[in-house]
Amino acid sequence: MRTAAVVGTGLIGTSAALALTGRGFSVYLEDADPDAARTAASLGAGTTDLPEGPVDLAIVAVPPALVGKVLADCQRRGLARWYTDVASVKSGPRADIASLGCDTTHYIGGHPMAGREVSGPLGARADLFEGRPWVLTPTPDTDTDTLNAALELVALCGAMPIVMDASAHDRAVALVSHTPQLLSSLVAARLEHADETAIRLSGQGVRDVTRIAASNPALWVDILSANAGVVADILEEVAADLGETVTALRAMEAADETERRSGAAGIEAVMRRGNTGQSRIPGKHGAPPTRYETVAVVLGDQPGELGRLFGEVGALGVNIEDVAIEHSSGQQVGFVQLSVAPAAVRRLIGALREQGWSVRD
Ligand SMILES: NC(=O)C1=CN([C@@H]2O[C@H](COP(=O)(O)OP(=O)(O)OC[C@H]3O[C@@H](n4cnc5c(N)ncnc54)[C@H](O)[C@@H]3O)[C@@H](O)[C@H]2O)C=CC1
Ligand SMILES: O=C(O)C(=O)Cc1ccc(O)cc1
Repeated sequence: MRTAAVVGTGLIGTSAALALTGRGFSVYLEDADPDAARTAASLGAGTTDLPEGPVDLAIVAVPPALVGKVLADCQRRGLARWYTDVASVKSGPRADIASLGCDTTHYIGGHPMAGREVSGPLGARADLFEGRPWVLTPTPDTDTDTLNAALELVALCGAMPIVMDASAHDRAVALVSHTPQLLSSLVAARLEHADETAIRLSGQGVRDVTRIAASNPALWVDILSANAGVVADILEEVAADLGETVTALRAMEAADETERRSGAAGIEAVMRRGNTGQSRIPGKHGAPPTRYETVAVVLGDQPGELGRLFGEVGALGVNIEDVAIEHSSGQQVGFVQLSVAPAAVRRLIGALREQGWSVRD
């Protein structure tokens, strides 16, 4: 494959296009909003000039409810030899594709399990999909060359292909993507009318839990309407857990000590179940979860400090696995939390302190 088309040059379409142009592909960019296609082109994601003949692979990267219609239109125009999409749900688009009479031998459903809470081409990143799962949902109709083209796309984006049935995919994402999205939004919604003094105390925990609450509501209405029943089933289970948690908290305030103990046991059980669930989430590149330790460095809020810190950590031969930056409100300092392998922690703290950095215990 050498040529591709991306139809829908928002966050996901433009990220895929950037990954492909980075690998020497010619990519044709198209969007219902010409500004979005022009912006993607200006970022180096490809060109808005129509290709002379069919491209190898067309990636349909529009909201789920539009995938069928856009695919039908692309196939009618003979835009590509093979087609895929990136929608977050798979059964609904598949039903639309069948009812519109699309060619299903040259189309394969796809879903990169990576995204961001921002929309549009300006949020796109060439490395967005690196090390992430990318689900492909072939059917008995799917031609082998179509599957191979999609596998090549996944490899070019640095992602890991996972072949699944569309309905199994939709059940899985209800649990690992759609329910977390709603719970994040619900936690953030509690802040809507909260006191400014309370909001100012926000630390990393609330930021982690609410990051995806900044997502695009219209897109999520579209995603959830195609998976509403499964997500509602999971939320009913969460609601039962919430009910038990409230009962346990009330018991912790009781006059009777036995009741207080039973409340504390209930809360401890919730925390332990959470520990177990969280520890099952795979680490980078699908490797078993690795426990990293955090080294917190106090940083002056001035240009170049972060680069200097990273440079010194690199010179010590320590790999930074993840990084979080927390700004201290009202102060000209920030805390940089470096996640590193546990074996490197003592040496790193010692060396950074020797070089004059303030490292929190
Ligand atoms: N946002 C995320 O984190 C993820 C989104 N997805 C899926 O990727 C798809 C695109 O989502 P985003 O890139 O986030 O949305 P986006 O809103 O950034 O981009 C969607 C683009 O589609 C264009 N569009 C709408 N109707 C069109 C049409 N008829 N023809 C051509 N273009 C049209 C819009 O103008 C917009 O530029 C969705 O199906 C979504 O479910 C998949 C993984 C992650
Ligand atoms: O922002 C994140 O971390 C996400 O995981 C976003 C995301 C949103 C929708 C998807 O279909 C897949 C991934």
